[in-house]
Amino acid sequence: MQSAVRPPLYHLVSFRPKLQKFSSKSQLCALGTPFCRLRMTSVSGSELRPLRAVGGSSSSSGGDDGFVTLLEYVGKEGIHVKDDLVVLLDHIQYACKRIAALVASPFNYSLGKQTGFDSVGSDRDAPKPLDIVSNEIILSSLRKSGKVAVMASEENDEPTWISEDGPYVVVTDPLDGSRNIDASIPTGTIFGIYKRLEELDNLPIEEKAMLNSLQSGSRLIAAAYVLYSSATILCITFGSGTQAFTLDHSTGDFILTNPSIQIPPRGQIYSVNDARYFDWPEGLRQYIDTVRQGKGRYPKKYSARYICSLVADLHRTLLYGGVAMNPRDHLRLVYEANPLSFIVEQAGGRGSDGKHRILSLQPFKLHQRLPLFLGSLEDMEELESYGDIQQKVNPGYEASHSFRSKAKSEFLFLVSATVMSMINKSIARKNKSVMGRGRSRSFL
Ligand SMILES: O=P(O)(O)OC[C@H]1O[C@](O)(COP(=O)(O)O)[C@@H](O)[C@@H]1O
Repeated sequence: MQSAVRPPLYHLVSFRPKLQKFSSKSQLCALGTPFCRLRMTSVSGSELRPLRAVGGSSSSSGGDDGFVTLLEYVGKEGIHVKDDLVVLLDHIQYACKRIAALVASPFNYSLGKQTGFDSVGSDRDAPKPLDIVSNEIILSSLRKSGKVAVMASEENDEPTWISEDGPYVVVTDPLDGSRNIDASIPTGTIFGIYKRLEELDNLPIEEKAMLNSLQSGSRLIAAAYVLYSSATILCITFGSGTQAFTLDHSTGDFILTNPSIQIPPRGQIYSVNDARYFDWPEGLRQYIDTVRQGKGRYPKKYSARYICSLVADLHRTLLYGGVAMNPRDHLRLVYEANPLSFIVEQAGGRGSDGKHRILSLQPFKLHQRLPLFLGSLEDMEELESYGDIQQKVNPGYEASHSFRSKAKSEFLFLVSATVMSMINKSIARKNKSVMGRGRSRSFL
């Protein structure tokens, strides 16, 4: 843990409800939206009272009953991060709202399935058009923010240099779990934010882009994931606790719903692809056999849960406790393991490769893979005490970045351009109709 967890923000933020600009119930109802109906429950006389913030698995709200948006949380009356970082976060949340709309859109149903080449062998890990489109959405938002020097993404072989004077470096997996997309199973976006290393400014672009992207996880200044599920959840840390915000689709605001998340020290759930049981080392097999029989240090029978979508499996683990793991060399250190470990540690848990703390590792290449174990402190300690838990063999699942050959990238780029143009048209349509209803900006 880097520093003490701050008190819930309700105590810090004096909240001014945005709806106060509407002077009467009738003005509100004129909008005719579910948003109106929802908020009407908190209307008293001519005064609108903000809805009460909801405590998740975390500390209770106590005093003030205002609700807090992400931007209020990071702003002057909240934890007050630097203005540059607030601008960057605003662009990141905007990108994620677009991705949330994209993964839920009926227009991408068939596109979710395409990879453009035979899906055999390692190509099961091949990017899909939605991965590429999500990547483009994020890149475009980061460019527009004016705050980013370099973006390193799962979808690009090399980091993308954006601007000489951008103060930040962003590492990202734009759409994790996209192999689930055609079945509408949850997906997620992962971000890590570092400061640009000014001491590298005089190096050639490729070198400084790579070195800035290979910073150790211990230098992260913020990390977040966004879960696209029945709710869209943005879970974030700035090194002083972990907070989750839930997207209010009617206003486009991320609302603080889980302040100061504390992962339970023990869970009763292990999350792993156990079809690989026979490829696991002895230690891991013993651990799983032990806890599922209720013979571990915590004398309860553990249950298995595995969505096969890292962000979703981690989100459940943060809230309910237990361990989420992928013991084979599959997940990536720079833009998956590091940001997620930072978030878990800030919630009081642990992130490990089975031998070392993730945040203590120095990345040596951008798409470096490793075994990953994230979870409750006591469960993690027990698991690691079995010693031999990293899966060394990976038969039938060998993967590399070689599938991102030029021809495949060009094919995907073409498909992405088509999807982007469909989305832009749809956004333009939506903006037109929203503006026609008197609102200034759609979050789509
Ligand atoms: O095939 P496995 O080992 O179960 O791996 C599943 C994991 O791979 C992922 O899909 C990530 O893989 P990609 O980054 O290639 O999409 C995770 O979301 C999931 O946890």
